[in-house]
Amino acid sequence: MAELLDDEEIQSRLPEGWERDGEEITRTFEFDDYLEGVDFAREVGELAEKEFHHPEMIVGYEEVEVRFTSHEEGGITDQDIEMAERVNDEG
Ligand SMILES: C[C@H](O)[C@H](O)[C@H]1CNC2=NC(N)=NC(=O)C2=N1
Repeated sequence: MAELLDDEEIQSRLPEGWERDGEEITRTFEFDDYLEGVDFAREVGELAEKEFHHPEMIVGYEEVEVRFTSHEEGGITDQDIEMAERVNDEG
């Protein structure tokens, strides 16, 4: 089980474009068209399956909101931060 990060650690380690929302970190990615967002969500899903750490995603028109939290630990851990960094590389 990953360790829960404290408020200071979370704030200092948020990857570019991500923000904290309670016990989650979130970023909304913008796209030129709807299906580009759908493809992005698929790529994130494949990464999540590989790492076995899954975000919630809302696929909107030309945007995808991605949210990470560590359900088993009940908060934000290293895994969430590391996955957000990896998702930034996909975006
Ligand atoms: C049983 C539990 O759902 C699994 O161990 C994995 C699956 N993917 C997961 N994803 C996320 N975000 N948090 C988890 O705690 C988690 N647990």
